[in-house]
Amino acid sequence: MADQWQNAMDHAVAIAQKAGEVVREALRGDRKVMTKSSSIDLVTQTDQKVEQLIIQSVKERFPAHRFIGEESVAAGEPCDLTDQPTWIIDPIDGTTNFVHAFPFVAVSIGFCVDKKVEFGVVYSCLEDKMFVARRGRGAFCNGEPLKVSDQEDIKRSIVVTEFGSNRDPDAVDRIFSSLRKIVCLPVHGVRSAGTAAINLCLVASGSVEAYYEIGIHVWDIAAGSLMVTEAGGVLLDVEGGDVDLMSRRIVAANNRAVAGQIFRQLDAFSPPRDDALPSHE
Ligand SMILES: O=P(O)(O)OC[C@@]1(O)O[C@H](CO)[C@@H](O)[C@@H]1O
Ligand SMILES: [Mg+2]
Ligand SMILES: [Mg+2]
Repeated sequence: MADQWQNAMDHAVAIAQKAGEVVREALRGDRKVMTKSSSIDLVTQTDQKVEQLIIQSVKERFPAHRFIGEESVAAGEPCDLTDQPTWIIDPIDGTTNFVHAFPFVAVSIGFCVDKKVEFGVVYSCLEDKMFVARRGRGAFCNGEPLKVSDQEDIKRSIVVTEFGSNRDPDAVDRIFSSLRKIVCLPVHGVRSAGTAAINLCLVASGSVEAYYEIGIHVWDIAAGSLMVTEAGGVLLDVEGGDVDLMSRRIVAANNRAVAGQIFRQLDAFSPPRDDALPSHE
């Protein structure tokens, strides 16, 4: 059966590749660093340039489609996901890594219809790895099919998480309390790539068993979340219920056995939702 979103997905892959060239070119020069919600929430002119490159290219081909872009929201655009075809864009996921030339920098493009992710594209620019997933048709990296790990014991697993950019004392205490409980299970290891999109692709690739974080945004996880489920993994909320892409909370795992051993250790809290008014953190 013809796939009505194939043209859009092909465009997403092509523009992610082009955006990756812009990112690599920018890495060869100086990067003008600015801040958003705090001194450690960084943004550069390259983030803004890449987001505009993606959005303008989509508008030319799909004028009725809508957008949720990280830097557009930061500039005051609404973060409202409707049933309309919507491109959810993180032009550079891992801006801090980009500023420091730490080699995990991704262009993340998710595409939703009726609030369901229909395809996801995550381009790891410095590794030159193009991760793609189409709902119901699998997930791939540079054309090779992805499959999650078959490990069921958390004590034989690697868990990925991030410290985020929220330095509110209560949030930091909860983040470290959760981390301590996970580390002391014990697990084989804890890792951080510094980008949710690549963390999710690591779960989909079977390189790690799970990733959890509280504080991410919908643009960080929309594309990568489909990578995980199409590779056979599961997505949960940090308190065990269904994942809600606008809640800023996620547990992504290879299976429910591992996911269950994770969320029971977490000291959960609820940041302001992405679709909450008036401001976005
Ligand atoms: O602002 P960016 O670079 O688009 O994304 C922020 C981010 O890299 O920071 C978190 C690490 O704390 C990740 O989960 C998330 O993807
Ligand atoms: Mg991001
Ligand atoms: Mg970003």
